[in-house]
Amino acid sequence: MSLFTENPIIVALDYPNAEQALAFVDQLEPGRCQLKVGKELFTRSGPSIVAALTKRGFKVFLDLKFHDIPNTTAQAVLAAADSGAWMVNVHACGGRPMMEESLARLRGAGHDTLLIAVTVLTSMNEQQLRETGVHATPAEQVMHLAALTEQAGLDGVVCSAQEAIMLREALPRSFQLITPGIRPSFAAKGDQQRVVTPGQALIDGSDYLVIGRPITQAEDPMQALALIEGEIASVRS
Ligand SMILES: O=c1ccn([C@@H]2O[C@H](COP(=O)(O)O)[C@@H](O)[C@H]2O)c(=O)[nH]1
Repeated sequence: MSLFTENPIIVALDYPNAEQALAFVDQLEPGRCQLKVGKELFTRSGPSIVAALTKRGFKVFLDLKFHDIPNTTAQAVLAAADSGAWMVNVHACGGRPMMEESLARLRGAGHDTLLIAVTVLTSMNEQQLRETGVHATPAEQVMHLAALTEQAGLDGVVCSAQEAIMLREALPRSFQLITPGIRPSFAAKGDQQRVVTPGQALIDGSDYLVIGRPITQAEDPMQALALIEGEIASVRS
């Protein structure tokens, strides 16, 4: 059996409104990718955007990165799952009790929604991390938070694909690695620091590749998606 997820692309729908997001989505079929709704689109359109996307047959990662006290976070996670999302997330640095409580309330309510935790944002480098008071390298901090997330029983982490080999060696294969900061050779890095190409990310052990602007801001988004699909197919052949 292949270790590769059949359909690893998650397109980040970082659009300012539902109309623009749906105009893009209407050019896609669910077999090609999953979709991610983040803070901008969700804050502007609310849970109805998740319903509209799931009605079209897409699996939706609701990327709201909750970070609060355990009770507040757990209730927010429950609300996110109630929207019909396939995957939801919290910040691992919110701590073990917050992650455990969120998972317990999710499963207690009968949801099988994937719950994952953000380790170190892919936009951060070592210096930026130090400025927040963390005197570890991004890789060390990702390892630490991923281990904590796994001990708390969550389904996986958000990290850079730069950390994928290290995490694959240390954690069970079933623990999902969701990796933003994906940059095909044709795309600008922008505000991302810890970037990896789509093909390399899969070779190194990513389960899902979160890709936004390289597709959505491309002159021809469907051509950009097709190029990325071609790169993925070439590493799998
Ligand atoms: O560490 C993280 C966690 C989340 N993201 C999100 O992924 C996408 C990436 O978009 P690009 O346009 O491909 O940079 C975006 O929605 C972020 O909020 C992340 O980049 N890094």
